[in-house]
Amino acid sequence: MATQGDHLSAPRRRRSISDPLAAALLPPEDESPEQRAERLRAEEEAKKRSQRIDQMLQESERQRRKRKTVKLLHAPAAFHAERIAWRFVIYLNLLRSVRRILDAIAPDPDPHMNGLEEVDEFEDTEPPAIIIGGSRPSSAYNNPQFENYHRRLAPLIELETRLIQQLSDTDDNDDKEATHLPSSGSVTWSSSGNGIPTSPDYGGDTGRTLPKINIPSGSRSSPASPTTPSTTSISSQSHTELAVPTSFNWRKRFALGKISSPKYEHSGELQGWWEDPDDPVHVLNRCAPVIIEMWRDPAVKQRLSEKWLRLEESSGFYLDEVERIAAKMYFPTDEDVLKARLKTTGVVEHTFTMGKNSEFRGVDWKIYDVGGARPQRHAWAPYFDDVNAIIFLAPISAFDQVLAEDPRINRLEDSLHLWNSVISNKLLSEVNIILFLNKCDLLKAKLESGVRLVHHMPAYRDRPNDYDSVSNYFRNKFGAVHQSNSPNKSRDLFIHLTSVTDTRRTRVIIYNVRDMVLTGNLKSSALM
Ligand SMILES: Nc1nc2c(ncn2[C@@H]2O[C@H](COP(=O)(O)OP(=O)(O)OP(=O)(O)O)[C@@H](O)[C@H]2O)c(=O)[nH]1
Ligand SMILES: [Mg+2]
Repeated sequence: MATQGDHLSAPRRRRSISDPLAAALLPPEDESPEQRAERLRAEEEAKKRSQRIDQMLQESERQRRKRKTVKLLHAPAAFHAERIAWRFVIYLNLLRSVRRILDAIAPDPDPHMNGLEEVDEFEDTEPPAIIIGGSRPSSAYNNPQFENYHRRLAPLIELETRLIQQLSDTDDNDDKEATHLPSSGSVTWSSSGNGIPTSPDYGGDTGRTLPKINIPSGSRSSPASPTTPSTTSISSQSHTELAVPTSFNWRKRFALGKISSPKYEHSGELQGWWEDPDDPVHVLNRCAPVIIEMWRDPAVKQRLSEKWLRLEESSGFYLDEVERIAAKMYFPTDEDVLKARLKTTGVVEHTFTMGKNSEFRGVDWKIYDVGGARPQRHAWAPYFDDVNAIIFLAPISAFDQVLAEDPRINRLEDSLHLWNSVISNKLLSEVNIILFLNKCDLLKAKLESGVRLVHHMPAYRDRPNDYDSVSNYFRNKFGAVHQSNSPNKSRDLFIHLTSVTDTRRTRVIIYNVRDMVLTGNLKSSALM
């Protein structure tokens, strides 16, 4: 703020000054000594007042900047310091993979054959007709020993139920249903004393039509390509998704069995959950060799590939690391936590402050992690008002998968529609948008394994099916939707091809995003 005192001691000047404001501030020419003294005192007082106001403004600006919160809306894999609490989620992810294998190797349900004997019969006779793609196995070798594995893995039944119970908020709301892993479409662990699931539903694996992608609008369904059959089986069963309502502090409950050291005075030993005979780790640990045996079994592998079940590419895959994960003193690594799949329900808020050494120190970040599943999207709206940036993650590897919540809808098509509604929203027209075309690692693996985009997206025509061409195509598609439908044509759109589980590369991208958001944000508040 400018002060009036700068000219206090200035020599009298003639009134020829052209600036009317400066002229008005000059002392009157016929000023008496008393008047002058009075004027100087008043001016001195005004100067002090002005300085005080300046100080107050500076302080309040400092405080404001200190408190300044940059709000971001995004939906990435959440990352938490409470790694230990993720142990149970990781166990459950692992159990889910086991369940999927058992699903895949289970004998075909036949209303006329109901019992253990029939399984034995299968071994010698006609193999079960649950193979898609028309290639039914021709030898007994192709019949994995379902009953054998099912029986030996039975202790996991009780473990899964127990873990789910611990995840559920027993006192709480309807959402707790979401924490259950329903048995539909999946082997029913506890359904029959003879080891045969009572009524497994394999509908998801056979003859399902796979919707094709239609950009930017329309959701026509058309039959799946014979060469890219049912990866839908993975997602069609994923309504068995594990989720925890955000209202429930599961991390606290999961941080059971805290480690203390030393166990006894001077012993140097650690004491932890592994000493608790009821801890889930013991059952898992005992069953681990069977899980490993099943996963390595060539007959099982063959059955999985016949059913196009690529568990390696699905979320929460830990089957290659069972030995480590089922170890009694297993402590989840950062990477394990990143790989874990836990569906977000509601909106999860994270707040953190920039470190002391950061150029942007003192700035708080508020990050809202929102659930991407369809029933979760209504929860986003209240956050639209006051948000600086949106990080939108579109899993581009999902071009051949369908929504868990509606198997008629292709996942990528759903992402494009959602993308369209976010970028065309008028409330968000001034919001920075950063698009992560995510799961590029999985996209690459999928294309290399021979899955062809054109079979799911006819508009792709005869373009090359390699990673560079496909990812570029998606980049252009998402960019074009923004270009034609955004109410703010001058908004910069930042598109990154990401594999967010690759922390090293993602870190660089996040730093860029951070700087962009902060620079933009601080600029707009005239602080920079
Ligand atoms: N391979 C690979 N896996 C990924 C990548 N990004 C996420 N995942 C995995 O995908 C799974 C799903 O991640 P989540 O963070 O639960 O997905 P989300 O988008 O938050 O889903 P909602 O909570 O339902 O909205 C997890 O198992 C992640 O580890 C990626 O780029 N590559
Ligand atoms: Mg989530």
